[in-house]
Amino acid sequence: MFAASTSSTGLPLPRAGGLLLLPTSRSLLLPRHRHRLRLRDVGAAAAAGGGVSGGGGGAASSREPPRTLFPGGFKRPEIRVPALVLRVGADEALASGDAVVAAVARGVGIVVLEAGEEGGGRVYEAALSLKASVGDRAYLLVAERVDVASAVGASGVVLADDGIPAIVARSMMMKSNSDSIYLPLVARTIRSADTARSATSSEGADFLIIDTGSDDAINVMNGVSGTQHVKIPIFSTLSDSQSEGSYSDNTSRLLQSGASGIVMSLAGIQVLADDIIERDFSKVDTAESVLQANYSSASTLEEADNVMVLTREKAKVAGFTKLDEKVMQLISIEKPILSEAVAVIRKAAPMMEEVELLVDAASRLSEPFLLVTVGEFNSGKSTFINALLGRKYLQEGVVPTTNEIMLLSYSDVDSESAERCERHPDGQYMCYLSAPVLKEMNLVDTPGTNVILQRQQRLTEEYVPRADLILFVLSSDRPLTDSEVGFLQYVQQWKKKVVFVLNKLDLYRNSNELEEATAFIKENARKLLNTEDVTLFPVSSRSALEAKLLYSKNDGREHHGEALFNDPRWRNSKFYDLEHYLLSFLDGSTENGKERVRLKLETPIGIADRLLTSCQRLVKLEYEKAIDDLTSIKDLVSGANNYAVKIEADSDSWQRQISSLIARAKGRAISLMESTLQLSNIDLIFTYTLSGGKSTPTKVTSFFQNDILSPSLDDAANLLSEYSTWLSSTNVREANIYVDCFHERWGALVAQEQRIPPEKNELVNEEEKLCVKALDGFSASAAAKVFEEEIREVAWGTFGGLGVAGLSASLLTSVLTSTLEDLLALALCSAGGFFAISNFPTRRKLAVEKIGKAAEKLSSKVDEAIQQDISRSANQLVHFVETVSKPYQDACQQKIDWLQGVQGELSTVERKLQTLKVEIQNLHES
Ligand SMILES: Nc1nc2c(ncn2[C@@H]2O[C@H](COP(=O)(O)OP(=O)(O)OP(=O)(O)O)[C@@H](O)[C@H]2O)c(=O)[nH]1
Repeated sequence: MFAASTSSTGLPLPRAGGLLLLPTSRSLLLPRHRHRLRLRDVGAAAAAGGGVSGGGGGAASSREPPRTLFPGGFKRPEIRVPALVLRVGADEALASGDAVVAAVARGVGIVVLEAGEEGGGRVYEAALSLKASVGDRAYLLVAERVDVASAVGASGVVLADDGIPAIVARSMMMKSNSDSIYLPLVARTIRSADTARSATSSEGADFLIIDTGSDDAINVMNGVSGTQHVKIPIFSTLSDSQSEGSYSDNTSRLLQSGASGIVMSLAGIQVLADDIIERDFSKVDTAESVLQANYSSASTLEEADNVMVLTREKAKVAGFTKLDEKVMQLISIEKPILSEAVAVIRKAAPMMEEVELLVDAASRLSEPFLLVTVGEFNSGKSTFINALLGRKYLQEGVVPTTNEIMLLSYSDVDSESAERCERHPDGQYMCYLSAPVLKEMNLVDTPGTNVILQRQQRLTEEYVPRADLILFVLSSDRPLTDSEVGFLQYVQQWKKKVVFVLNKLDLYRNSNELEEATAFIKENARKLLNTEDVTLFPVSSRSALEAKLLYSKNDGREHHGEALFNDPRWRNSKFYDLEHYLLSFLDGSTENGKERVRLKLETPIGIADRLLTSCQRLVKLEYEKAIDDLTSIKDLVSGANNYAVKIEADSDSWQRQISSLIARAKGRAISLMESTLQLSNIDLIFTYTLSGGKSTPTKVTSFFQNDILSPSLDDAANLLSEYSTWLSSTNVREANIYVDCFHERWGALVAQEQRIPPEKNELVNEEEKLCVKALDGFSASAAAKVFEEEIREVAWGTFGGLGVAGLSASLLTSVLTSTLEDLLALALCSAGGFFAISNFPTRRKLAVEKIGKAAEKLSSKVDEAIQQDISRSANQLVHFVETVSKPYQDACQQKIDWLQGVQGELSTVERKLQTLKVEIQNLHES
């Protein structure tokens, strides 16, 4: 913990100090709750950038699978302070119409839904409605009801002072929304300074809400201010029934007393004038907040960077000074390439949140060297930093002391009073100290990798890629533990230069032990970091610090060089070598000083490299997918051609039914013809012969018409109409399957309006049912007439010229029963007629054949019509599918072309970075 300077300003932070978004955190600030692409989404993401899965010690390794490039995965939402918080009840939320939206538009950053006495259903309804109207423009928190907050996807919960532990609420919400990379916000209401202190335990609430009257709130604020125990922002509730003036006074009073936000009712916010909101909640009155505001509004990397540099200059923050011309030149070459890289990464993977790291690193090119110390808790990181700075700035202890990340940078004013430490709501402390070494080097102290809190793990991990040099502090009593190995693997993915510090050297009893430990660490580090060049310094930070403190002047800044040097504690601490090594980094004339420049210039390139590699994997996967998609779409379209075959097979049974119907009718007609044309029916035959075609239809004809043809024709017509309906509905169903399939599989590619399918009526045009029409020309009465004519033909052709009128029909019929006998009888009756009559069976056969042919003709006409219907339906379907698929095919093709373009851009920028890297490597050799 920050020990010396906190008291100078005191915590919690005063309003002006509560500016949250210093550049460091801003660069990592993400839009609220946007679902962002995580590299896990890239499919092979576990392998992205060399495999994320190996990284992360302690807590990280127990959380699977990795969610981003960072094993810690989760990100803390940022809260802007001073925050204006709206508190609404369920009824009010449901009845408020657009009032809540208006309040958010006026500056409300957090909306708290009070559950009150309402039932769960009502609260859920209200939460849903608030979520819909607030969207991502403000955080929605639900009081008490973790279940409701989870169900509606709220940003978090507000717990009562006697409610469930914050960690339980947070993990309940995380379980129910396992896809989110944002940690849920957990606030707790408090009523006294005591509860404030107990509510701010390490993994406790994100902020506190004092829920008492305004005066009491100020008392509570006073009770907690100036103490180190309350490390999180405190918001104060402003009760209702106040006039505009008193609202205005009270918000100011509360903010001045240290509150980081004000909680108000809807009515209260409505009374609050715009200028008060502007004055109290949008104030940007410090160099850093100006910087923040300007930086946020900058649209390009250069613009943002210029803002950074200009504003920092104004704020007189130390910079990366004494750059020679060549370095300046390289920086000016590097920045546009990095800008290009950022643009192409954003283009290739718009949701890849890690690009912010690159933006940040690029903007810090001209900043002091960033040295990040990592290691397990109790390894002596804080002691090492204190020893380096020559003063006990950081708290040390055998129990974990550094729960938060500390960024130490140089304070422009050369006096202790200017030293200060500000806490950001994302958990990190920004400390401004007057130690000279910080002029050109920023130091970061991180929590122990093995006891790191979930909320800080991601932040610590984000420092790794941004670091110019990583100082890995190992403790002599447990060198290279599992968690250290895990963290080193993560560090290796960013290809960072690591310097090992084997601390607590004094614990070794002899040089053998030290040598053994050194050899062990070096050997493993070589393997883990895939390098021959392992730098390791065995030191005793505690002895070094003690010695330095002993010889430092009261102001803690100067040491009696020689006296210190001769002190055995100092000498035995071997700290000098390490210090010398690090300080040589600050001296541009030394090899290390040159390396510092190289490392600094390479930091953003390293990040860009990794992000570009991930992007390339992502784009390649997308490209392959787009190619697959296009092939699948084309396969589907050509598969539609098989529809004709399929439908033909399916319509087989229909065809068989219709054919057998016609065949049955034909059979019956033929039997009727045969039975009619028997000489035993001589009376009937004579009727035909004699009537000469002028008589009215006989019983046979009407039987043929009414009993055989008409019913068969009706049945056939019904069957064909059913068939036809089946065919069109099958067609429509098939078409729908295609439409649904395209929509389901590739809906995301094509906008709704481009997707409107062609008119499905085309597929069911009733008028064009050929098979139904096939029967149109076939009338039962006409066919019966032909039938009758045929009989008459046969009869007349046989008997017409024989003059058989006198023949006794009755005689013949009574005596003769068979055809053979008929012939014999006729031969007897009329010797001259034998020849004619002998032709009777042939004529009869011809007549029967005619019926058969007529039936077959009808049958094949129907078959033909069915075939035509099938092929027309199939063609229509193919055409339909082609039309429906067109926008999807076009979109796929466009995507393929676009992705090819992006692949080209990624390669180009990567090549430029490689060339630059070579130039940087050669910087000092040339
Ligand atoms: N014997 C010995 N003890 C040391 C040395 N350096 C630090 N310590 C002790 O180790 C303990 C932990 O030191 P810190 O500096 O707080 O360790 P840290 O890594 O910063 O711990 P966290 O902040 O909790 O992560 C303290 O009791 C220190 O006094 C050393 O060189 N020798």
